[in-house]
Amino acid sequence: MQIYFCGSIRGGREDRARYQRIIQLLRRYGTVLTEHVGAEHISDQGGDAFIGGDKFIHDRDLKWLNQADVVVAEVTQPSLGVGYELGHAVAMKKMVLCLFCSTSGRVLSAMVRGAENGEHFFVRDYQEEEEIEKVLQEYFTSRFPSLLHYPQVSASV
Ligand SMILES: O=c1[nH]c(=O)n([C@H]2C[C@H](O)[C@@H](COP(=O)(O)O)O2)cc1CO
Repeated sequence: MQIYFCGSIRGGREDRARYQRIIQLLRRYGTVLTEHVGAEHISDQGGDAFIGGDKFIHDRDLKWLNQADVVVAEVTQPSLGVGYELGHAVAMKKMVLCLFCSTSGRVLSAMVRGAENGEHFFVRDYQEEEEIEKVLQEYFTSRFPSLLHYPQVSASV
């Protein structure tokens, strides 16, 4: 399973360590194509691929998005790039899971929360970071039951 993880970079890096922990949890279910989103050395200046610049980043990420089986986005910290990726993911009819911290004091955009359709696009609120593991487990095992054949997934249920 190929997983595209979205999280804020130039929108602000306040939740970077949380992204890294989510990426770690996602590795149980497949390959995370965008591991750099959690990387400590990437600041809010972004630019994880200096040689090719922004055009390279954009085109590479859209290629990965197209390749992905599922998109998981941490949407608490607002980010234009994440919103753009989500719009493309919907247009590509990808399975999408958005995670939002309801105790953050923020209110999620209606264009994300309102995209929930019970089929392809889901938004899950969590209060404490510790809940994310269970949210991911419920999502992946209910939407992709064949993953239960993998020992690292069945062992966690
Ligand atoms: O350097 C980058 N590398 C990169 O992969 N992205 C992608 C992945 C993230 O999910 C998303 C973050 O967008 P933004 O930088 O607008 O917050 O865009 C964004 C940047 C910087 O905009």
